[in-house]
Amino acid sequence: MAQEQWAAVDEYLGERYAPEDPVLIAARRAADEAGLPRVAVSPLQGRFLQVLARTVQARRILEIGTLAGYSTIWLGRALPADGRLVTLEHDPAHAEIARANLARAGLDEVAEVRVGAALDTLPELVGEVFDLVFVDADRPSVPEYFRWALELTRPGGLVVVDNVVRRGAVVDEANLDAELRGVRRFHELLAAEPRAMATSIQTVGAKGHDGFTLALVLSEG
Ligand SMILES: C[S@@+](CC[C@H](N)C(=O)[O-])C[C@H]1O[C@@H](n2cnc3c(N)ncnc32)[C@H](O)[C@@H]1O
Ligand SMILES: [Mg+2]
Repeated sequence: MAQEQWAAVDEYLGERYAPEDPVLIAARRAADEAGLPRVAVSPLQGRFLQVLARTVQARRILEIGTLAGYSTIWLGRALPADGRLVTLEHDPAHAEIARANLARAGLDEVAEVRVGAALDTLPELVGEVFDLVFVDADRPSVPEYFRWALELTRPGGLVVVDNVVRRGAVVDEANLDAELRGVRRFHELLAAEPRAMATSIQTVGAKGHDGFTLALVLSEG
């Protein structure tokens, strides 16, 4: 019952102020038709990413974990015309679908999909500076992605990490699942990180019970 209600509230709010246009609907359909998992952000979460991007006046965004480019479209649309978005994806098939979706969104000049394991492609970005980094790939490597995100984000910029609660399983220390261990290691790392002021917010909605971390990168650690 709770899940049904969360989904109904998501629908009620989403259709009012985060409605999907035909491009977003087509992106979601293309992902479904290719059999991709339904793990993209919801429309309200996409709008949330846009609000954050605009809040930090993002001109350069990095995303780790593209899937079909659904969140990439929301983020790309928050950028100014001369903005830049780099999104990292391990699976070439996902990247191909994402590129088609981004082209349909008119974002192919703005958004670059880089294929490879993110831990291999992140070092290529050394020297670039981002205003916002969205971490949404495999969970075992979240601590490493967060370290990279801190290196690549300007002071005053934001690092957003998705899926950091995992239906509450994050607090079940007996559960030694690799994803959960990665997420717990990330929370420990964050707790000891002087370069960021951070919080984590639990969420419910169409995607169930989960949460995200928001980390503001400080000018001095
Ligand atoms: C949760 S999905 C991303 C969802 C997307 N951000 C959205 O909301 O529309 C995670 C993606 O990360 C990719 N991925 C998994 N391991 C990866 C790795 N080591 N490096 C880069 N991407 C990876 C998966 O193939 C998948 O497409
Ligand atoms: Mg996610």
